[in-house]
Amino acid sequence: MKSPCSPYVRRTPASGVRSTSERIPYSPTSSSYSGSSAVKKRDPLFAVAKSVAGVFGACLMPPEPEPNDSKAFGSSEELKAPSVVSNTSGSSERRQGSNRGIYSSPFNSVREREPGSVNFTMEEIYTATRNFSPTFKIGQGDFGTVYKGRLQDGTAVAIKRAKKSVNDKHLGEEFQSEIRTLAQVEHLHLVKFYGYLEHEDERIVLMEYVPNGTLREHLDCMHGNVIDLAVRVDIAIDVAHAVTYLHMYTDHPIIHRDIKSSNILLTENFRAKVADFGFARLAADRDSGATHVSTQVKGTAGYLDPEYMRTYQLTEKSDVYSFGVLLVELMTGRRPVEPEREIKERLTAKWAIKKFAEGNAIVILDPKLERTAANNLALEKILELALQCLAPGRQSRPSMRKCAEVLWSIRKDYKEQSTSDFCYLISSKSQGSFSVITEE
Ligand SMILES: Nc1ncnc2c1ncn2[C@@H]1O[C@H](COP(=O)(O)OP(=O)(O)OP(=O)(O)O)[C@@H](O)[C@H]1O
Repeated sequence: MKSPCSPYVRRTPASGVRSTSERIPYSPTSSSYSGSSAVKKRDPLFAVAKSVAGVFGACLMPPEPEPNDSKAFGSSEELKAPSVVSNTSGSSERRQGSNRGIYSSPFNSVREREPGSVNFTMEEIYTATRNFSPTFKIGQGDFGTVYKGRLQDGTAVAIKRAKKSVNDKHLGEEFQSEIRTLAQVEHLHLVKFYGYLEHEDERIVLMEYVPNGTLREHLDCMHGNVIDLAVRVDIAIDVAHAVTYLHMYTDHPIIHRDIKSSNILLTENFRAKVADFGFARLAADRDSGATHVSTQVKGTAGYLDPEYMRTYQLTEKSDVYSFGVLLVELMTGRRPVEPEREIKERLTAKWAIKKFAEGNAIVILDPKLERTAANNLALEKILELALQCLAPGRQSRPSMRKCAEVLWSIRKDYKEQSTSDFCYLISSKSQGSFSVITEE
């Protein structure tokens, strides 16, 4: 059920939302500015330390029962598995193995380990989820059910238990493919993959737990607060960086194929983490001269690149198109398709772009957002970018890296404009023109 949106989630340290200083400028040459991971990965010492640390396992502990937890947490999921661990043994051997329970390592925390390197057993999963108790369930997707658990070191994890039908050949292949993809990626704004386990007919994926719901839930005010425009721009930048990383900085470019607001999980500080690699696949091998991959159409209605739908040709630009839809969603607060609206407003992107072209962009701004000069200006610029992303032909769309750069500059201008708006308000107030200052 929706709760009324009232207080704004602002990008101010006082409100607990990330501060400007927390953000790291985008540098196209740093493969993901994911600070820690990409940079550290190049450090041989760090690499050795990480691989040593990677063999240390960790036991799973059930979290304190958190009634009402289930719905309080985000939606969407992610997986990935570097080493697809197939554990068919009973697990007691692994539990007591010498590589377990070594908590003095500086890399002891699962968060410090190589993606996918956490070894775990089915018994530990049963313990962590109290035999998959509904109390620990946090979500349900096409592939299975997601539970919250806790490692012995205290790290909260999301545990995805594949449906038994995933053992069917087709679904099983998709599941495996997702895990293989996830095994290759590591970025601050991608949900981190911890490990994978097959045991008899169970398939379990262990991943970073992201505690603050999905972007879609926040746009719907299901968590009570309105996320203000500055935070929305930051979220867009986070997503753009994550997807740029997938397109440009992995060993082989990866196309996510399902960029959408319900696959963007949010941290407590409203940082975005892109999740759900169920449809991800490798992009064409440019070195061999290929320009696209031909594949069946997958994705979510409303976000799907029309050219890909028509030609079955998939490229990175299909993600750019979906990102354009996401930008419109961020500005309007609406879903990409709203069937209950009058016909001309049903396709949100089409409606928004029409209004923008008519010079009337302001009417599409999420009514929950303030109509300040800074917001209006940012809206115009973001719609301009969205329009480019939504170009019918992929050649005309910008790269995801370009989107990130443009958003970064929009964010900078927004900050400056907000400051001058604020100064104007203060000075007007001192002259008695305004009675309300909205800063919390
Ligand atoms: N890493 C995570 N941290 C916190 N919650 C998660 C995590 N992964 C998934 N969830 C929750 O579980 C729900 C189901 O996730 P899942 O990815 O399985 O399904 P989906 O994305 O909704 O659907 P589908 O995979 O079928 O497209 C999510 O909507 C989210 O609420």
